[in-house]
Amino acid sequence: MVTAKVWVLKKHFEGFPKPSDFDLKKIELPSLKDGELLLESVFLSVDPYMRPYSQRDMKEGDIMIGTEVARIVESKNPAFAVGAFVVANSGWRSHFISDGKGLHLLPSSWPESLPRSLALGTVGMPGLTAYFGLFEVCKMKPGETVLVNAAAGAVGSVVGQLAKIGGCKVVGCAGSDDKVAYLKKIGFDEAFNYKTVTSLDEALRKASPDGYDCFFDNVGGEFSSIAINHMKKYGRIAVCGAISQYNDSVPQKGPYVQIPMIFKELHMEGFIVTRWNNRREEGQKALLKWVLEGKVKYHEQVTEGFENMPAAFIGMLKGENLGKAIVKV
Ligand SMILES: NC(=O)C1=CN([C@@H]2O[C@H](COP(=O)(O)OP(=O)(O)OC[C@H]3O[C@@H](n4cnc5c(N)ncnc54)[C@H](OP(=O)(O)O)[C@@H]3O)[C@@H](O)[C@H]2O)C=CC1
Ligand SMILES: CCCCCCC/C=C/C=O
Repeated sequence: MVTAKVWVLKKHFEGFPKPSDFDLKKIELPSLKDGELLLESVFLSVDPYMRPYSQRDMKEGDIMIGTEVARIVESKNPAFAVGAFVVANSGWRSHFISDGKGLHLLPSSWPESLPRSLALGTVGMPGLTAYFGLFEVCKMKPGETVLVNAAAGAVGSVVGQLAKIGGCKVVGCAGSDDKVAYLKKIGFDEAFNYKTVTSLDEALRKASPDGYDCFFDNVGGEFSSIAINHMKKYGRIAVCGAISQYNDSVPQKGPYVQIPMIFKELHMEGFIVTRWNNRREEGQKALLKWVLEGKVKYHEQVTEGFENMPAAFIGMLKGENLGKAIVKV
């Protein structure tokens, strides 16, 4: 008999999530039936989407949604061998039973030099978000200028590096001087700390006096209202996330987008990465290749211990992560 630890949403978040909104519980797992496998989580992901999705899709008492890299410890399913690793969407659980549906096996050829946690970050969902958002939504072209915010995070850091691979000038902003130094280290042409600049408007103009062809927006809110005025004519805005609004109890008010969209003839498109689930393999192959070639660098903010899942999640929302926020069991 295996006892699984799980984190439950005890109370719907009001404003910023707090530790008392979560509960750690234990569940006795039954023995396996034919076709099933027992898995233990090795790395778990904490992501911004958990904040708005919990509000929309979860009820109090539900196990927190989320993705993990897990090792198969027992198998009564011939398609899954003991010792193999998978990416699963099984939520915040230390152990779980699966019938194999929806599991993505990590290739047995996963390079020794790379941590398997990258399957939750640079070569996982966040990396794919950068890949499809830039190539399919922004449709960036060589020689263009790309702006990305939350640039030192899981998605943003890949966006900037892919834009450089694609022959663009890249401007990024982040919330600390250390993050800005990191952006310069990984090849961003211009980077600034949006929390300390005296004027965001001036910082955006200084970084690219001619404006921006593409804006990969992870933040929304006030930042985006200012940035939209710096778009070039026919610019494209990929609305990826709105983390500055996820914890609002009262919705923020404008300025509104219509006037700059009309006069600059902008294209603004929201997207969710799962739109390209049928091209997941293509994206992961490309990202893995660039990582192995050293063209895409990665950093992970690893929190040790399953019991620290809420702390890692809250810390990520506060901006404590450089690169992908990961919990190592
Ligand atoms: N559409 C889609 O399919 C997907 C969308 N997303 C979205 O992409 C965005 C980035 O996700 P991800 O890379 O995983 O997360 P990150 O690794 O970037 O972590 C979140 C970061 O957001 C920044 N942040 C937090 N609050 C604010 C704020 N009020 N204003 C500006 N920045 C803030 C912090 O960095 P800093 O120190 O710079 O403030 C923090 O580190 C999110 O909005 C997320 O919802 C992610 C995956 C898929
Ligand atoms: C269970 C994994 C689903 C990932 C979908 C992420 C979409 C993110 C949207 C905003 O953050």
